Amino acid sequence: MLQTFGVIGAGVMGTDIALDLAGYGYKVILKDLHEEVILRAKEKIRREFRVYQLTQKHLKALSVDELFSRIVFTTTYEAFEEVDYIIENVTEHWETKKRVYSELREVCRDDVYYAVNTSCISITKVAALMPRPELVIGMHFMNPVPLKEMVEVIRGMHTSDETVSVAEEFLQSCRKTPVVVNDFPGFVTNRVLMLMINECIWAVQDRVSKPQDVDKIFRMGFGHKMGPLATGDLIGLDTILNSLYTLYEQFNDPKFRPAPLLVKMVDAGLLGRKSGKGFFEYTRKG
Ligand SMILES: NC(=O)c1ccc[n+]([C@@H]2O[C@H](COP(=O)([O-])OP(=O)(O)OC[C@H]3O[C@@H](n4cnc5c(N)ncnc54)[C@H](O)[C@@H]3O)[C@@H](O)[C@H]2O)c1
Repeated sequence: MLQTFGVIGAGVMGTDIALDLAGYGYKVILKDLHEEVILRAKEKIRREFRVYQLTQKHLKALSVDELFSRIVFTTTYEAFEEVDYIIENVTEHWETKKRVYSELREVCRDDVYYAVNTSCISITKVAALMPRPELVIGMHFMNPVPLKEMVEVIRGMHTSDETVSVAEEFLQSCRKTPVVVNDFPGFVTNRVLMLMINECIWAVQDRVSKPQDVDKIFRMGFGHKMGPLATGDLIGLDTILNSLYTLYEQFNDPKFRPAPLLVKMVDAGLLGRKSGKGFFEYTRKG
C-alpha cells in the first residue's frame, strides 16, 4: 500500500501537490534545494490551505496543524528510504531533471514508482535514466492542483500496465480523474496549450491587441474561465518558455518558436504570479 510520498521540488506545483496529498491523509516528504524555498513553501501552503478549505469539503474538518503534521519539509534525502512513491516537480529543464533522477536512483528503494510532473519533457527519456523504467510514468497535474480534477497520465514506452493501474488508483483516492495518453512531445494538453499561449504573445508583440483584451476575447468570446495570458502567468512564463523550447526541439517544427517578447520578459524576471508580475500584476508573489 502506498503511504509515503516523496515530492521533489517545492515550487508552484510541488507545494500544491504536497497540500493536496496531505489533505487526503498521505504522508509527504517535500524536498527542495534551499531553506529559503522551504520557508516560502510553508508560508504558501498555510495561506492556500485556508483558501482551499472554503470549497474543499474534506479539508474543512482538518486543522492547519494536522495538515502540517503529515508533511516533512527538507533539503536532504535523509528520510527517503521510507518513500513508496515519488512525484517529481523540479524545474522544466532537462539537465535539472536528469540530475535529480540520478540522485533518486541512489537513495530510493528498488520498488519505488516515479511520477514525472512535466509540461513537455519525454517520460520515456526520463525512464531511460532509471534501473527499472517500467516503474516510471508521467503525471501531469493541472494548476491549481487541489481544485483541478483531471490529471493527464502519460504512459512512457516502457511503463508497465501495473504502474498505470497503481497511478490510476492513487489518483482516484485523491478524487482525481486520470486520463491516460501516450508519451509524445507535450502530450495532448501542452502540445495545444503552449501554442495557444505563444500565439497570443505574438499578437501582443505585433500590437494587434493589449493583454487585457486578448484575454477578454477568450473569456467572453469562447467562454474560457481564464484567458491564455493569465494562464501563462499562472503557470510561470519561464515554464512556458522552457516548454516551447522542448516542443520546438522535439518536433523540429518552427510553429513552436517562442515569441521574442516571451524571451525578453523571462530575461527581465517577469515570470508571472510567482515573481509578482508577468502580463498582469499581482499583489503577492507565489
Ligand atoms: N506551473 C504549472 O502550472 C505546471 C503545471 C503542470 C506541470 N508543471 C511542471 O511541473 C514541474 C514543476 O513546475 P513548477 O511550476 O512547480 O516550477 P517552479 O519553478 O515553480 O518550481 C520548481 C522547483 O524545483 C526546485 N528544484 C530545482 N532543482 C531541484 C533539485 N535538484 N532538488 C529539489 N528541488 C529542485 C526549485 O528550487 C523550485 O522550487 C515542471 O516540470 C513543470 O513543467 C507545471
